[in-house]
Amino acid sequence: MRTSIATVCLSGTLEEKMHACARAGFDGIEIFEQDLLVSPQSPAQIRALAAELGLSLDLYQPFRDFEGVDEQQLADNLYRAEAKFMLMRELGMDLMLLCSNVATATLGDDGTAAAQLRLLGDLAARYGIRIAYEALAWGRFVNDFEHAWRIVELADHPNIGTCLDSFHILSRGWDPAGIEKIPAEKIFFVQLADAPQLSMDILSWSRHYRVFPGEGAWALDQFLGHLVRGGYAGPVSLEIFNDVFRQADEVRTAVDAMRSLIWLAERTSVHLQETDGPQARYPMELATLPQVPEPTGFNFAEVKAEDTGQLQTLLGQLGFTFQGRHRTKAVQLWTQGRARIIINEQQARNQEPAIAALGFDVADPVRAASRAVQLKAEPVPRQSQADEEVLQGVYAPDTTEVFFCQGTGDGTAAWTREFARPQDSSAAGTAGNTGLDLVTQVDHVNLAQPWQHFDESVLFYESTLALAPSPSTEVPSPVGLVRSQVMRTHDGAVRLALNIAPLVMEKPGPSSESAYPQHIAFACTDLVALARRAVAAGLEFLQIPANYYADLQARFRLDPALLATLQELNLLYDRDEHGEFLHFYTATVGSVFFEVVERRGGYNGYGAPNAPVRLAAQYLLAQRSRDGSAKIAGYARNR
Ligand SMILES: O=C(O)c1ccc(O)c(O)c1
Ligand SMILES: [Mg+2]
Repeated sequence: MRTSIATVCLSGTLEEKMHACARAGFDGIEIFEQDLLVSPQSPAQIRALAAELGLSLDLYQPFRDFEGVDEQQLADNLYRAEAKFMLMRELGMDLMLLCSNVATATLGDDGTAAAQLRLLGDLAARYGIRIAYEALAWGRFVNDFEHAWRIVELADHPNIGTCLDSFHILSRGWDPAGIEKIPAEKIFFVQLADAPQLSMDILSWSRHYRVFPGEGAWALDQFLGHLVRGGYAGPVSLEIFNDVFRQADEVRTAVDAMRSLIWLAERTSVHLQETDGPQARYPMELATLPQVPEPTGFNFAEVKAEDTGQLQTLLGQLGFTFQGRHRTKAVQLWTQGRARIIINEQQARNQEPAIAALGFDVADPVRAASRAVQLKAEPVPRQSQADEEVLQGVYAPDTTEVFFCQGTGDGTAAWTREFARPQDSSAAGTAGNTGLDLVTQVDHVNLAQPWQHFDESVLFYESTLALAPSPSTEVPSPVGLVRSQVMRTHDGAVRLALNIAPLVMEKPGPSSESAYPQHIAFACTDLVALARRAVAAGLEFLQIPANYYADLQARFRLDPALLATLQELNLLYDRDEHGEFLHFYTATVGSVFFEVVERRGGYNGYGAPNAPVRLAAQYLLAQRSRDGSAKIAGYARNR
């Protein structure tokens, strides 16, 4: 598959965009006219840069409002076209996109449009240029790809073909199966865009909300499947108008874009094998990736901190056992049930406690890491001694390190042998667990996402780790809405909640690091017992207001004894048709806090109605600690 991308997808100058596209591995680009118009580079210089970077200049676009016009307008349009053809010659380009007329068309009959396209084709032929006619979803007379194709067919000119853009086809609900009826050689170009399912006018949807394939709601594997089956073998290009990508770092966006195409090629290949059988062959080659099943659980979560005291205290109060320090590294291991928390003090100078890494149990760590790297994830450099387990990992878009660990049926992990409890275990500064393990495993992890990398993160976790997105929600907080997206395995063994914090919570400065606290939630078998034990151990719970409990009672008519216990212990409660959910939150240290949950019956959620209560309570706590100048990061508004 030849890959291409429109310069409109990225931020920066035309030169910066071209460098980013080449670095991400694209074969070619579409030059968006606006990017050229504002560039100080001459067309010859752009052409030379493209050659130097090894990028083909695939498509010049857009040329607008040409067909369906009166004679005078047609003459002006041909004059305008010829100027662009001369420019394209300087650029060394031979394909121009023509959008269906949205503004100046007064004549809606296909015969007129075709005749005018034929004239354009004659003129283009003199410059060795071909025209790809695209139906915009909001075209005046032509808004349907099959209609655009009928006009191209009528024009019957070797220099006139069509351009298919998935956005214009899928946004209007046209059936893409019709693509297979168009002769492949008359499809001069293909643009792919995905989009979230929104109900708004199509033009606004198209100009602001397109996303890369796999980041939206559409089955682009089926869309591309129709093209491949129909014999198309030309470039597959991305044309994504998106307000966030236009502001984000273009180098990263280009990698995100490339990842989306690599993953799409794989999914399309799988889809075609399923529909046409493994023997089917097509002119377009689709590369595949090592297949990996879903992870079967969290292997560990790692918190990095310079000062580990508060973390140790918290874990001890929650019933965790200190398992000792690593043989060679300044790293501690704390466990309870199958939950393993690593506290990493290495390279942690001035580091407030923060979630730094997550380990996932997978069937084949080498294969999973190889897949992630083929999807352009950056490997985490790790030094390990000869006799240590080698952990393979990559950076997620939010810089969390994601490690692929060997899953075992009995829930053990080989690397824990590298930890040894010191003779005098009080050296860790905490007595730790004395009673029964009530925590069984990590239930979910909640990570803050930089606002400009949210779609990228969803694509990353889905394509590399096979986690599926649940419907996203928005949680009100005192400083704005928090968008929350759960990524999970079908059985719930791994659940990752990705949150975009309101802008006010982003830390100032060049890093997009967020002050929004992240958390690790542990599953337990008896929340009330665990909470009582934690109270006795002196745990600081997040305080829940009385108003919350009054509302609980109104909604659920709880047994008064249960309600009293919930309120006494600052526990939260939720219920759905499958079961019940009890949970509590600890105070925050650095940017980390812990949650403990008890799922009763088949409850499958996360206590969504309680999330605003949590955010408001944390806001108040952070405000108070700031007033008292205590050094607890929360997310108080920066005033
Ligand atoms: O929004 C537009 O005007 C526009 C322009 C060119 C395209 O290829 C397209 O899909 C949309
Ligand atoms: Mg388009």
